[in-house]
Amino acid sequence: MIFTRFLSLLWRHSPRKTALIFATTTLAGLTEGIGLLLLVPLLASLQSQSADSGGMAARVGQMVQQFGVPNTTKSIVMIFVGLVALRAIIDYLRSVVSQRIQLELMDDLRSQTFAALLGAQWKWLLGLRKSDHTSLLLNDIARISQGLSVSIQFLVNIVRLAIYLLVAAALSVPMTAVALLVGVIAALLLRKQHSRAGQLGRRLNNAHKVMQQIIDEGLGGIKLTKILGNEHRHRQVMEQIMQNLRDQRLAFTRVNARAGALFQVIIALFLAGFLIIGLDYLTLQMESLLILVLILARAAPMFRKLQSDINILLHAEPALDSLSQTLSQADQHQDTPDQGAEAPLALNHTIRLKNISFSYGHEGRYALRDITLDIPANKTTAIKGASGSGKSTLADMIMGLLTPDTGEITIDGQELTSANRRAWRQSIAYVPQDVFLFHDSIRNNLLWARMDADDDALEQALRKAAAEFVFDLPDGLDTVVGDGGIRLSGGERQRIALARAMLNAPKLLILDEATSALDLENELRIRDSIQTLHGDLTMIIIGHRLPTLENADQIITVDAGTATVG
Ligand SMILES: Nc1ncnc2c1ncn2[C@@H]1O[C@H](COP(=O)(O)OP(=O)(O)OP(=O)(O)O)[C@@H](O)[C@H]1O
Repeated sequence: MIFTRFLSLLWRHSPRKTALIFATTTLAGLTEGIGLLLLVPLLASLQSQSADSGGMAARVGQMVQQFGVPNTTKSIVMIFVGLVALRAIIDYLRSVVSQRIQLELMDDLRSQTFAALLGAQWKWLLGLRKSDHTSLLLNDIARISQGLSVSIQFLVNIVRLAIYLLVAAALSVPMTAVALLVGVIAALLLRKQHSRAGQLGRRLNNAHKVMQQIIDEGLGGIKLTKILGNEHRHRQVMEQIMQNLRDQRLAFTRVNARAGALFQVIIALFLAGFLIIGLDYLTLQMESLLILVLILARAAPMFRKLQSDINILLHAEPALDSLSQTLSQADQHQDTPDQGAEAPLALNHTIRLKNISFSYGHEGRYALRDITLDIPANKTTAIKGASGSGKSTLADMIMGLLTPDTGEITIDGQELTSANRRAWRQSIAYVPQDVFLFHDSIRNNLLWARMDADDDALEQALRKAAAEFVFDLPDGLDTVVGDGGIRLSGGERQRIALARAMLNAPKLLILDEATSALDLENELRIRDSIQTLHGDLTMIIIGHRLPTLENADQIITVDAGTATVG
């Protein structure tokens, strides 16, 4: 059953709270059932009928007396009111507990997915579309949450229906059997609608992903869009996607509403038939018949609700599939497990690459092939080569972000394995060509590398990175850099990123085309400041341009995935 899939999520998250929901649901159902039964003698007494000893009213009256309560209208009314109040309290408790567990579970799923993605291997992450995961984290998990809420409601309604059935059976077994039969037939008739709801759910999943992608790409490439004057095209695509989403949602509403309309007619016909059979053929007592009709009138919309809840659950199920699929794939591609506070790996002698080959997964296409080289510690190594030759892949390999298909990397003779890869990364600072800055102040962007750095340390790092321009900004370190650092020039962004890298006192500093956006003057200043670090740490500088390379102790030339030292 589909709703058990959602409930088992709740159970795994908190068995205690799920059990509490189940207990309160059953209790609320029981109080309602007893309340309904109490109506029988109440109605009988209101009709001034003497409850004959064989009638239901008398039996319920005797039950009440067994509990030491006088069988009078007044006391039955009091119990009835008490039961309603008790049920209200139980319902309140259940609502709070189920809302709490839903919110907790949603947060848990989000952080679990987020952590799984953050902890996944770089190679696997490279093959993913970011917008799919944004859509999963935002839309799909919201739909799963709706599924959870509906499945709790589903459970509540099933328990209530079961108790209604018991009360109805106590009043008349044949009438209950007829009602059950009609229920089964109605459920069979509505089955086709369920498979349609499942299909629509899957389509909605895809429509959400496409919408997220269009938004991400449209806003990410907004500058190019403006230059090309393509705003209308993006708007059109967005409108088409929204139309598609609207159609999917309307189609789902239509499926549900059609079933609802059909159901109402069936129930009206059934109620009429029920009354006639009860009165003319089974000669039921009026009070029993009234309660039966009351139960039926309550059960029918609840039964209908169960059907539409199944539709909603089937509609939400693809989101659950998508989540489990991502989680299991991310699990299979988990990076080195976080071992807590690990000491950074020492680097005093050599980083050695021995017969390293690596492919991004394309058959026979090697990004690196049979590379053997040494990178001496506390020296500067330059890596040069044509675009696409494999320089960045080599840097990712040295940082332990990519794992070689064959060959091994050793740090001071110690092989880089999944056990020490994370510790190794702690010793490294990396400045890429496209630096990443948060939409935050320069201070916070720097502190991201070392939380405990004081203003003196920040200032020193900025000076080392030739980023003194920060001191001339009106807000200085508190200047907010804008989305991705958009309020700074490309060169300023790179210098902030370099300062951030310096702040962490790395053992290995990798600059991947990190000075490419700088003018010659600033590039020379950075080269000079890097020069002052010479001997204190190991540096790998990837680049094409002379100034950054000319002071290197060794130059590695990469060509179509092979490397020569010279
Ligand atoms: N994520 C990826 N998936 C598949 N192939 C990739 C991926 N990244 C790089 N490649 C391929 O691997 C090869 C080496 O790429 P790499 O980025 O290492 O080159 P590079 O020398 O750093 O280039 P550039 O100087 O242009 O940055 C190229 O053929 C490239 O197409």
